[in-house]
Amino acid sequence: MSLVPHFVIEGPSDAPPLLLAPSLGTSLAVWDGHVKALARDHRVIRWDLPGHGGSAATLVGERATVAELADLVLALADHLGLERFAYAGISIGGAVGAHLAVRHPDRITSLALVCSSAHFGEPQAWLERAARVRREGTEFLAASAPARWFTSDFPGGEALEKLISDQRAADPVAYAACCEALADCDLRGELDRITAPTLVIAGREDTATPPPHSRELADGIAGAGLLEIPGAGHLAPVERPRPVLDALRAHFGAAPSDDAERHAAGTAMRRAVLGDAHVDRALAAATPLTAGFQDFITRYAWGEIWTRPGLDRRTRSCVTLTALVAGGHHEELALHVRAAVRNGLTPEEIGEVLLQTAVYCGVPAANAAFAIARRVLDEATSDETTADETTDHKDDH
Ligand SMILES: O=C(O)CC1=CCC(=O)O1
Repeated sequence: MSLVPHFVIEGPSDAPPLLLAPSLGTSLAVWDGHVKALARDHRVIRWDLPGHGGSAATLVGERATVAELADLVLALADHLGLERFAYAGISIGGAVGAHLAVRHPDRITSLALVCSSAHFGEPQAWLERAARVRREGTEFLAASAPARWFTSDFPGGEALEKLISDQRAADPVAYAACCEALADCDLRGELDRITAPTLVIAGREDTATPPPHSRELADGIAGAGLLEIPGAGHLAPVERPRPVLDALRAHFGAAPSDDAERHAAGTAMRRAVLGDAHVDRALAAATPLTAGFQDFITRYAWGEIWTRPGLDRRTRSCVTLTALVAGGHHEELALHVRAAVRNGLTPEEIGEVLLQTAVYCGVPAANAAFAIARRVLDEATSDETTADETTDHKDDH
């Protein structure tokens, strides 16, 4: 009997791996609308929850935990020889990713939590659903599925029929075990252990994991970006595929194919790394003299280089800090110390990078860099938002 979940692989075999996880009651087909575009730059591995899609129900026992589901993902990664991988998951699939990023930070290069939560509300509702599914099977869930998954504007049709048929086909015992995993899930006290660059995506009209759940994730994970998608319910990737895809491609690194795509991807990456306040300020301050330069750095630095999948954002921050110390670019260094924090580097790790620059860039250069980093990190500790707003920036990038 297979000990790994059912999976499907798409994309070049030498591209960086990206695992995509579904939500409760859905199969890996929930990512059908995204996989082709994501597989242009990634080796995309979609997997099914136990008893869902093509996965055996026996992968879990009568009760499951998010930790056990995470172990299945690690078993799959080991089976495929993946030491490290990027991960995006919807709802329970996201919680599994958050658990992995907390407990196995060395395995996760980058994380996206889509319509997910650190704590899926009062356990009672999940335990009641589990008990009813065990008694009656999954059929009764069909009636409530549209309202649980989508806004009232979602046209339904074939996409909804396929989702409901996957839910109907789910093994009741495994479905119930996943409900119990949701009942027990509480990662709220551990989010600060996540170091992987993280993007949180919320459906503004999601009733299953409403936007405050996403805000809690984003507030708890250092440097996490948060995107709230209007006109989307719980299955935002199905209801509003385009903005979800653009955000995932920008977050995980994708090579845009033309200037317009490069600009869009660059803007999203620049906002994720430097923060909305900084980017809004830089764009508002653009003049006819500087507008061309703003466009250039957005497309080139952010749209072509920072978006490349070959290095994660933490590593790119280490390289950038070092280069700025070497060049003595102190205003940009302050900006990129803040960016490094957004990208998941701890103050201790930033200190390690600067210590290393003392060897290769010289002690005086590192001395100045430590003074700048200390000021920026102190400001961030006392009031992150105020520090971001009040620090003097030029037309930097
Ligand atoms: O089925 C639902 O109610 C929606 C949902 C909650 C957790 C999950 O994975 O899906």
